[in-house]
Amino acid sequence: MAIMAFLLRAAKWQMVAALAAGLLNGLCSAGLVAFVVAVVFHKEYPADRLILAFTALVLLMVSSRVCSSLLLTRLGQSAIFRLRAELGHKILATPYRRLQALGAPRLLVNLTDDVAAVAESFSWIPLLCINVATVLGCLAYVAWLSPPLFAVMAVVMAFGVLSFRAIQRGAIARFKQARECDDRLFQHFRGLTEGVKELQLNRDKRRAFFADELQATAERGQALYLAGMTAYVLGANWGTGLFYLVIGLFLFVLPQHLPLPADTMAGAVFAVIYMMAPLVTLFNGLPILGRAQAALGKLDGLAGRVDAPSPEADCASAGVPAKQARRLRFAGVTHHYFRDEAVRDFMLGPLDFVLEPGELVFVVGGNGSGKTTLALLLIGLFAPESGTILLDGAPVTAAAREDYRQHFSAVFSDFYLFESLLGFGNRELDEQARDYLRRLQLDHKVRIEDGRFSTVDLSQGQRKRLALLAAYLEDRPFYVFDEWAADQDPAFKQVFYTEILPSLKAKGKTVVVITHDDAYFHLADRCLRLEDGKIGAIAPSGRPGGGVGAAKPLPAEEQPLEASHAVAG
Ligand SMILES: Nc1ncnc2c1ncn2[C@@H]1O[C@H](COP(=O)(O)OP(=O)(O)OP(=O)(O)O)[C@@H](O)[C@H]1O
Repeated sequence: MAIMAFLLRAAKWQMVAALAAGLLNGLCSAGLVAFVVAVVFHKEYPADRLILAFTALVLLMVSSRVCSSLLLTRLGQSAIFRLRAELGHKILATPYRRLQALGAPRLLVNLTDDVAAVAESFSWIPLLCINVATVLGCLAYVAWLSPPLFAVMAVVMAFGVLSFRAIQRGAIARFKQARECDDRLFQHFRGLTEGVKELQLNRDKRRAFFADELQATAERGQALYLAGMTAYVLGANWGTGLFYLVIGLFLFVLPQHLPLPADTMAGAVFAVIYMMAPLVTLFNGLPILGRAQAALGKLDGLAGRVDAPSPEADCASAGVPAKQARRLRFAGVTHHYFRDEAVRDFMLGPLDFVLEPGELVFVVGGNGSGKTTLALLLIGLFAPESGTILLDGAPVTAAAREDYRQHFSAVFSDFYLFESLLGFGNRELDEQARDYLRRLQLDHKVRIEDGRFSTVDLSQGQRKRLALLAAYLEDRPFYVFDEWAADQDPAFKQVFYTEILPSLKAKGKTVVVITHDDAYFHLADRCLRLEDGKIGAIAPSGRPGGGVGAAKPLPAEEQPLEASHAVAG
């Protein structure tokens, strides 16, 4: 029912038309039963009229079936399209911190398995509607033939429906538990694909992972799914079995108490037999609906945790930032990660600092000191829990955060490289990109055509250079690099610190670089050192915490490259 309600919400009138066509088809089916009984028992009707009526009935039956099927198929497909699009929009509109807490495996299983389960049920719904209509038509025919026969049938059917619903409830509960297992299974699949190197390396780890994690979860899911299916099979056969009971009652019990004409009795038995095939189809399809109902419940649950997209979010005019950086200030900004009781919560801040336009600032500190969290706050992907971020003196409110983010270009340490340069739309893009490819020493590896890289199957360092290229082309006022140079060879590290960063600064950009490369700290205008979530020291033009530090001599292999390698503005 949840699925039907979903379709009704999606396109009410299309759904009503499809149901009406399905109902007409069911009535025609029942009409065909009545027609056959009339032809067999009433020879007095003229043959030509019978042939005409038969032809009209069959044409109506076929055309209403086609109409209902096509309408419902179209409706199901557009509902699935909308479901996918809505989910995608909502995920993109949800604060990053909440998505992080939901986790990639759970989102993936929602986007793939759940949507597929709902889609499967949609493809089955035309059959369901037509078969329900056929059953209803046959019931109406029996009621018209003989109300007492119908009453007997109705009592048996009511008993059948009630007992089937009790069985079905148990089955749906099992499907829901099996669906929970799918979430965990996806997490394990992630371990399988992303941790394959570690697993192939160590036999004991591989065995333990396979037996205790993947196989155990898969087996539990399988057992729950089988329990749900078993309940459905038993329920379905119990339901169809009751119809044989009805036929037995019609043939052997009722005639002793209720004398009925032969054509009435034959018509009723014929109608019951005619209903059996649609009923079996219905019972077979119900598990698909049951699974879809569990999946829809999960998608509804997700919808409660992700946000509806706001109309401003994609507004073309909103948030086109100036190319030049402005003054940015953190005033008492904090962020918290909540953990379980066993581990201390991590608290970043309160942070107070200013980024002047065109400044090159390095953020340094040990692992887990809060550098990436600071970067996520800076670029507006995390909202401050307390305190304020001010851009040119204006506080960045929740409503302004989407626009605020448009001031930043970033390459994250766990960056994702898209195969195309997205969101540019300028004609000279390929030319500019080719120029940067050359300067980033990637032109012998990658070509760019219509804003698309010929390949992204490159080394991690090379992929990071492509990510840098995309960020460079964005030409935004603020740049944030999270350990960008970590995967680069010494020569290119040198290019990054001594040519790329200064060229961005020369263009008036404010550049924040998270780094552990202490050989280059002297190149920063300032270094912010983080220690356990607090700013330990701010050192102008030199070593963090050490005042103006002397420039450390560079190792021979890190001497500057030719100027032609520089990424110029
Ligand atoms: N999603 C999260 N949930 C809970 N705690 C988190 C989460 N992300 C980070 N933390 C914790 O917050 C602290 C700061 O993490 P952060 O990634 O900002 O540090 P970092 O300085 O960038 O570290 P690294 O140099 O290792 O990248 C760490 O102690 C980390 O365990």
